Amino acid sequence: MVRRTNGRGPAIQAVGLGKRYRRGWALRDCTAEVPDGSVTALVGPNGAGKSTLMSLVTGLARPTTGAVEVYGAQPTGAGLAPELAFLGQHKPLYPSLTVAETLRLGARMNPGWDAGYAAGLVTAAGVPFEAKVGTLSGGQRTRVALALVLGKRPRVLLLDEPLADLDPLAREDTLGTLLAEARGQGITVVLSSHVLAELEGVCDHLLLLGGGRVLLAGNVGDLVTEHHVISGPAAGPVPVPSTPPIADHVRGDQRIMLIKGTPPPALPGWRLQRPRLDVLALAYMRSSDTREVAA
Ligand SMILES: Nc1ncnc2c1ncn2[C@@H]1O[C@H](COP(=O)(O)OP(=O)(O)OP(=O)(O)O)[C@@H](O)[C@H]1O
Repeated sequence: MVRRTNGRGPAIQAVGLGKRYRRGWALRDCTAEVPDGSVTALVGPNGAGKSTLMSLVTGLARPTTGAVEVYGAQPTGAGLAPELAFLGQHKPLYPSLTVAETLRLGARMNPGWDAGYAAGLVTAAGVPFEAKVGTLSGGQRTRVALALVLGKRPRVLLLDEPLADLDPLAREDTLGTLLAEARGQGITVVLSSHVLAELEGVCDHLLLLGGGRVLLAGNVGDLVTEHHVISGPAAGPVPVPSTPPIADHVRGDQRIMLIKGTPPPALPGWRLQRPRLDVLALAYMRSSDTREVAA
C-alpha cells in the first residue's frame, strides 16, 4: 500500500483525548493521528468509542480531557468546520424531499457547494433526481448521502459506518466510488466499521479502539510488517519470542502465535507468515482487557 503524505502534518491529531458520560468513560486517553490524505479505518467492537471520537472531531461533543485538532485547529462547537464533512450512522436525509431538492438543500447549507460535482455523483450512481428519498433503496440513499457530503468539497470526510445497511454489491460500488473520489480529490477519509475485513485493501491507516482506548494504530503496511504469525505442532518444542505473544492458542494439533517484532529462531515443523490485517486486529481486541472502562 502506498503511503500518501505531503508534508502538511496530520489531518487530525488527538492528544490525551477523553470523553466521560455519567455512566463512565466512552473514550479515554486517546493519542492518535489521522495522516493527511489517508484513508483511515476506525475499527472496534460495539461501544468501543468510534462514534464518540467522531463527535469530538466534529465538535458535536466537547472533550472531558485532552484535545483534538483538525489541521491544527480545535473544533469550535459552533457547527462543522468548512473543511470537514460528516456522515452519521443514520444518514440524515429527509424522506419527503426528492433527490434534486436534497441537493438544493445541500447548496443552501454549504457555502463551498459544488453543484455540478454533486449532481455528477448522483447521475453516476443511476439515482433518479425526481425520486423521493424515502422511496430509494439503502444503496441509493447512501449514494445520495455521499453526494451530499462530497458536494461540500471537504478536505476531511468522516463516515460513521457508511456501509452498515448495504448488500455486498452496493458495498463494493459505494466503496469504489468513495475511494476514487478520495484519491482523485486528495480527501482524507475516516471510515468507521465493526468489520475490518471489508476495509482491508481499502485503508492505508488503522485506528483500532476497544473499551474506549486505542488498542492499535498506524500505517497498515507497517503494522503488518511488524507482526508475524508463527504456527507449528502443538506437541513438542515451542519457539520462544523475545516478548510475550499478543495471541497464543491451540487449534487441533497446531499451536498458533501472533508476535510483534523480530520472530524467534525457526524450529522444525514451524512456519512464519504475515498476518492478515483483520486477524491482527482481532488478536489485539481479544488480548485487551480494556473493556472494563472505569466508571
Ligand atoms: N450520549 C451518550 N451518553 C451516555 N453514554 C454514551 C453516549 N454516547 C456514547 N455513550 C457510551 O459510550 C460508549 C462508546 O459509545 P460509542 O457510540 O462511541 O461506541 P461505538 O464504537 O461507536 O459503538 P457502535 O459500534 O455500537 O456504534 C458506550 O458505552 C456508549 O454507551
